[in-house]
Amino acid sequence: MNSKLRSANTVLSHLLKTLSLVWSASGYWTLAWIILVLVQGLLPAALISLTPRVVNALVQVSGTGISGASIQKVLVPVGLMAGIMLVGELLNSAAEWIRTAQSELVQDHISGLIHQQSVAVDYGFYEYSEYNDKLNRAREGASGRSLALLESTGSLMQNSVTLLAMAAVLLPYGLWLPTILVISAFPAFFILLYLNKAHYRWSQRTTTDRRWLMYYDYLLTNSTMAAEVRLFDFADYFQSSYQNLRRRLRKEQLKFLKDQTIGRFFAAIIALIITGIALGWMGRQVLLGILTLGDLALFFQAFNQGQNIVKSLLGSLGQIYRNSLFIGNLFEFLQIKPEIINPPNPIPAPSALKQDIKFRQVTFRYPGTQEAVLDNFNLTLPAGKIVAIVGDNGAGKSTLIKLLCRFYDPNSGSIELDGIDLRDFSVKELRRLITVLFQSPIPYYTTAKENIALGDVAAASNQLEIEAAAQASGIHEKISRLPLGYNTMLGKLFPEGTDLSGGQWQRLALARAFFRRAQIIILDEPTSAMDPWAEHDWLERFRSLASGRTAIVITHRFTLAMQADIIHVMRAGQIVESGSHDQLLNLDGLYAQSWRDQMEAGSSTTVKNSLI
Ligand SMILES: Nc1ncnc2c1ncn2[C@@H]1O[C@H](COP(=O)(O)OP(=O)(O)OP(=O)(O)O)[C@@H](O)[C@H]1O
Repeated sequence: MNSKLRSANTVLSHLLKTLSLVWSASGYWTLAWIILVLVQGLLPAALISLTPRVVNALVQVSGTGISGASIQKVLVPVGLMAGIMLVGELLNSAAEWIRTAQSELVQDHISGLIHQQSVAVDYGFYEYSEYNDKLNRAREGASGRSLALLESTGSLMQNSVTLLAMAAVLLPYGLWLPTILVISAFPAFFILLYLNKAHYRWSQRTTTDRRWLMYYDYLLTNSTMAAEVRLFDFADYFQSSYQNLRRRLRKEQLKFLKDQTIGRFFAAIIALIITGIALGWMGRQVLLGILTLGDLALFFQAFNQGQNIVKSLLGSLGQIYRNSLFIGNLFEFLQIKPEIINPPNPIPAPSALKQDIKFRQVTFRYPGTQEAVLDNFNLTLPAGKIVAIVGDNGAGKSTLIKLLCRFYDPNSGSIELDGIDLRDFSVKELRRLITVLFQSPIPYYTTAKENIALGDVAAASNQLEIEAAAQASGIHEKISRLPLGYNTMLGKLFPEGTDLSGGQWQRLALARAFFRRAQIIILDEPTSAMDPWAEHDWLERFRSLASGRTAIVITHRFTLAMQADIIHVMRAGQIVESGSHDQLLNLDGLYAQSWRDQMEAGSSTTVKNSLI
């Protein structure tokens, strides 16, 4: 009983939230819709109440011949009926118009909310399957569901008004008639309720399956995958995975449909039996001369329509229940609270870093994992220097960046800028101090200019700075040779797009990072896609660009690391060696060993394997 109450409460709360959401998206349209629905609800009963007048008038004039008086007798109620029908048609058309306008507004509003929330949640959420499930559920027809909820609420309101009016019309024939009318629809209601709940549970259970489908679809249809799909010839493999999963889901879904059809059929039989009994009684009354033919016509119409209305009314209740369960996913998603938040009284971020960045006794494990990636980790990065961090795969280098950007907070210990804990700054201001070139730079399918300007949208119109950033990253020459220079569309996704090579995209991303003109420059494998010559040319420019700022370069390349003022060697979440290139060679430790290995191998490009 308690759980039933709770579930009714949830439905009500979701319904109210949806109405308020729809209201804020389309206030006036919603008001117009409510009025329309109520008026539409009254029309069927108004029509039916005119039926006895029409029938009885016809009975009176039948056989009296065609005369002005007899036509007039029939014409008035028939004219009234036609008028009501006309108004009904008018309202139907208006309803469609209002519904479309409302639906567009609501869809845009909900998309806006989802986009807003997708950006507001912590970065860390994206690294977890459950979050992706939540996001997917919220997106899956979120706007469709809210509109369906609105639609069924409207239909519930309209049908309730009609039913009340019908009941009022039927009441003079006895209280039991409206009562039996309502009861006859109950079996259908309970069947629908049960099946809706089962369908919702199934849908929740299969969210990850549907994400798998999206993933297979992406693998088979996305341009970034096109080369590997062809070369490794694994299209059949993923296609059959897709088809197998679809087959299973389709089978389960069709079973629901079958159960629903059988359930509905039995419910309809019950309703039919009840109508038969009521009609039998009415026929008896007519035979006994208690009721007129007009009454019989009214009863037949009212009972027949009434039963349909009750059915659809209870159907709407079932729909409301079902859609409110689904819409709950949207509200659940919108309620996710980020954990990386601003302090109550943020300290203004420094305009320039004066002392250092300090990791103090930092212990960090990724949420949901047992093993600490950093355990009592200490590191000082002096202001105004270029620091390189080298280390083997999985040593924890990128994790340092994520912590510094406050994508995550440490489990214990602190990270400080000039002695102030990162958590004491506003998140936005802190991030404004930092620019990062991530390991896999993102190609934005827009103009070359915009690709760079995205580093600092507020300064997007500063063409000189954009070009300076492009010069510094070594992509200016290439952009200048493009058909429309900085205004050339990049990527092949949109018309007239020009594609760049991997190394050129990387340089462009670098230009974006430089354009930000932030105090702390972090580069994660900045030259991985560049050839050694390009790397050398680039290093020169980077030095001058980074002067006066603090740069952290994470790299597997010795040729790059050796240029840094200080090199830290990281292994298994700890700094194991630190110093300049020469100092580390003199130390004759891990760094020196890796360096020699690389030189002997005749490749100056990577330290990755030799540090393992
Ligand atoms: N989101 C995550 N959830 C759980 N564990 C993670 C997550 N991201 C990274 N790790 C783990 O943390 C450890 C450090 O990863 P990190 O990416 O910091 O290494 P890295 O030094 O940057 O490696 P690489 O040189 O290969 O880029 C690894 O063992 C990795 O498996």
